Amino acid sequence: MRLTPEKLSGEGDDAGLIHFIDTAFKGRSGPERVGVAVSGGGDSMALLHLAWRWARLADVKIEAVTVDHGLRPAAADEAQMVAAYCRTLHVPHTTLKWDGTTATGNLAAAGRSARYRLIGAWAAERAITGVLLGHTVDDIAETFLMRLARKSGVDGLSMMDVNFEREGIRWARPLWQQERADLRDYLRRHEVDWVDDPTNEDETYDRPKARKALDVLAPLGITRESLKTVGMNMMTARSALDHYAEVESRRLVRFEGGDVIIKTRCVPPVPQEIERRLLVAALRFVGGGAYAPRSDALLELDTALMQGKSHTLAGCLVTSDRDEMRIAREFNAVKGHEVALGHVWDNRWQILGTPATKATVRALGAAITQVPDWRETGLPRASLMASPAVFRGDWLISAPVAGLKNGFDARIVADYASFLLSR
Ligand SMILES: Nc1ncnc2c1ncn2[C@@H]1O[C@H](COP(=O)(O)OP(=O)(O)OP(=O)(O)O)[C@@H](O)[C@H]1O
Repeated sequence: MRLTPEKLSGEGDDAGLIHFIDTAFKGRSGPERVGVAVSGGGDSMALLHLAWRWARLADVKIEAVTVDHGLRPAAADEAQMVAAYCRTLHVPHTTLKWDGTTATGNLAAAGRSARYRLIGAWAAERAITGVLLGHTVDDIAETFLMRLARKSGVDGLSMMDVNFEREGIRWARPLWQQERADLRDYLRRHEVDWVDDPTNEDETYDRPKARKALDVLAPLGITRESLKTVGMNMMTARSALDHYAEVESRRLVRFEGGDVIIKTRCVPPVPQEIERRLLVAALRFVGGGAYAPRSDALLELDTALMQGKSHTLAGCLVTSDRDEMRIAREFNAVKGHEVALGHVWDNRWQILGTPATKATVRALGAAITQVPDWRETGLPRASLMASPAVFRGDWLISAPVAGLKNGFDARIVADYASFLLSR
């Protein structure tokens, strides 16, 4: 917090809003340079204007950024509108372009993660360590209803984090308690223009439907405010589960090579939900997936294991015996992946050793036949085939996990425990 109540009192009715910006990165001293993610819509234009007022009072540098997703013809004009308005405020502005035409699958999700990635890299280049986002209580309530429709559990119904880390920087949503309509009033009072994204009104999309549903639900007392409170209650429940999963992971989880082994028969028994969390974290830690696998995919895995079969899921090979479940990397999922020595391989392995020219790292694969002593490691052949090895062309130099060191070693740079918390 940088501003004193005296300084804020000069801002009249808007003092409260500016205070939210001032305390956005709570609990720690705020970043010295702050980014503002501005789409051109009402919420983020209000955020920009408030951040600009705050920056002048607090003597902090801000910069604005807009991502042009290239998905709507008007997107480029919107970015230009934001740029022009930033010029009037003397706030530096950058437009980042994303070529969404090559994306597959869920376009909205791909666009969102591209946005975080692009803005993260933009911020890092400028020594900006914190970025503000313009989510409002309307976004929180609409997301809640959309998740209800998808039959989400505690995690999905939890309110979005107000402060979080991603792409190596801090993000904050200082307007999470504000209503969209109030921010529109703010903009009108300060004569700031904004653009209304036509997809916000298009009821073929879920979000506009959720927006409309909120009006229908109001007579029942289901409001933005009440859904926010339920979301916060879910958040409290989620952090209790996170805590319990972390405690149980110390009792039930161990690591062998790159594999995660989870004890499945234990006294006292572990609740099914905790076991699910340990498994999902293991699948993401080993397989590198950004999200938890869907619940029906987890069910299929469970059925296969009960029938004594191994099963592949999320880039992992899962096997089990009476007491344990082993989550190993699936060789087929990594066999084409190759990096120069010195780079992180498969999102989590680092090879340590003397730099060697033209050496690359890829999965050991069939070259395991050149490692006579691999059985001494006690690790399954399939796990070792998916482990990192150093090659020069086809010549195997080192397979550290399989026991052929030749001056090299391998270590895991990812942290399993962090996957118990991130989702
Ligand atoms: N194209 C964009 N360029 C820069 N910032 C953006 C852009 N789109 C959204 N943002 C930022 O994200 C905030 C939320 O926007 P919006 O609700 O449209 O995104 P979303 O994809 O639904 O986000 P989430 O899924 O994280 O809720 C905006 O207020 C703004 O700060």
